[in-house]
Amino acid sequence: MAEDARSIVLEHAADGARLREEFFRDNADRIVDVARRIAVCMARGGKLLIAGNGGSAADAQHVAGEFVNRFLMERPPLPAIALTTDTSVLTAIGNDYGFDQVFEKQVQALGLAGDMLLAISTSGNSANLIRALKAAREKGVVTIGLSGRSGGEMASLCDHLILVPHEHTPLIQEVHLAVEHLLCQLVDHYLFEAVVELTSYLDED
Ligand SMILES: O=C(CO)[C@@H](O)[C@H](O)[C@H](O)[C@H](O)COP(=O)(O)O
Ligand SMILES: [Zn+2]
Repeated sequence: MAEDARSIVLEHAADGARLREEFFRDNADRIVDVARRIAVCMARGGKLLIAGNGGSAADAQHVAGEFVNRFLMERPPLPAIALTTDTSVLTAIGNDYGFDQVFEKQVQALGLAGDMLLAISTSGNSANLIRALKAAREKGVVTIGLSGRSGGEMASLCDHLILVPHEHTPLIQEVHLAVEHLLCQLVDHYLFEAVVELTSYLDED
C-alpha cells in the first residue's frame, strides 16, 4: 500500500481514538442520564422515535432494530420507531409538502406526550430535524439530540443534548454509533438488571 494511503488510515484511527477517549471521559454521566430517562419513558409506556439523514438515517434504523428485537441480553421487545423507513410516508410528505417536513409530520402523527424523540445530526442544522424537534416540543415529546460540531440550531431545541465536539463528519458519526450502542445497553440495564434503582426515578422528573 502506498505510504500516503497508509497514513490516511493511521491518522483516521489516531484522531478517532483521541476523540473517543476525550468524549467518553467528558460525557459518560450524560450518556447514563439520557439512557435512564429513556428507560423511565419506556417503563411508563412511552416510546422512542428516532430520526436522522444519510448515515444518521442508518443509525436511526440500527437503534430501532436493537430496541425492538434485542441487544445483548434476552428481554421483551422495546418500543422504538425509526422515522426514516416508510418510503410511502417519506415520499408522500416529501412530494406534497417538501423534504423539510418528512419527520415533522410523523412526529405529529405518532408522538404522544411522554414519548421521546432522538434526533441524530452531525451538523445539528438539518431542516427536517429542526422542524421535527419543534413539533415534538409542541406535543410534549421529550427531545434528545445527538449532535456534532458546536451543536448547531438543534442545540436549543433539545431537552438533552449529547454533543461530539468535532468538525469531521465521519468521526462524529463513529462516536454517535458508540453512544447509540451504549444507550441500548444501558436502557436494558435499567429496565431488566437494575429495576429497583429505576423505580426510585419513576416518580421524579
Ligand atoms: O454518512 C454521511 C457522511 O459520512 C452522509 O450520508 C451524511 O449523513 C449526510 O450528508 C447527511 O445529510 C448529513 O446530515 P447532518 O448530519 O448534518 O444532519
Ligand atoms: Zn457516512
